[in-house]
Amino acid sequence: MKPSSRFRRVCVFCGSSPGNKPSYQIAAIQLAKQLVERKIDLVYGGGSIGLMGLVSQAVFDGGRHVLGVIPKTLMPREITGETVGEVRPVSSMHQRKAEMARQSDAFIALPGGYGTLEELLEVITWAQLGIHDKPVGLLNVDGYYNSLLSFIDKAVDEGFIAPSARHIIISAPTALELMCKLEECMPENYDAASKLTWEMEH
Ligand SMILES: CC(C)=CCNc1ncnc2c1ncn2[C@@H]1O[C@H](COP(=O)(O)O)[C@@H](O)[C@H]1O
Repeated sequence: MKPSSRFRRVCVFCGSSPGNKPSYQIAAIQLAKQLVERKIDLVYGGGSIGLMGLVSQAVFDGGRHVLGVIPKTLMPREITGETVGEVRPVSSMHQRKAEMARQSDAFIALPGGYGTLEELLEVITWAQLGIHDKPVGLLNVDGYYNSLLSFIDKAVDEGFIAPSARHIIISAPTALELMCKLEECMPENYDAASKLTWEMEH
């Protein structure tokens, strides 16, 4: 029996597409299993398409609560499919991100495209500014994110990202390793002087 997690709810960012390799879909299911085993509820972007659908269905089937935060414009079922669990409609993409972040104790990005990258980079930026101190995990399935991690190293080398902020992202190749790392990681405020709030993001 695993000790219960220090996280109650984790927000997962991931592709609205399934990706071309089965390993991406397998990783999405494995992450969902980790959340279920650790009794962690899911917050995500709503909908049933791509990896988003796989994660949410598997967490829901495992008996955990699923909260989909979805802008009203994306709500028609033909756009994002049927959403499992609780659906929270919001008025804009900006509000969605703030709400997903507010509701969660940690963030995890699976492979995905522009939407996933944007969500990931925003929560990293917010961590850097001290808006939150929640851990940010990257599930680097089959090295999918290697080039992003090298780019971040380059940005540190070139003086655009502080070396201390290099470690905001906690990455691992499997869901199990990632969850272990996140459970251990102590949150750190990257700018303790900064007392910005979610409300600024509206
Ligand atoms: C019309 C159309 C293309 C609809 C796509 N339908 C979507 N439904 C729900 N959330 C989404 C959608 N597209 C992007 N997102 C958000 O952006 C991320 C996925 O974008 P992407 O596939 O990586 O880039 C998700 O974490 C989700 O929060």
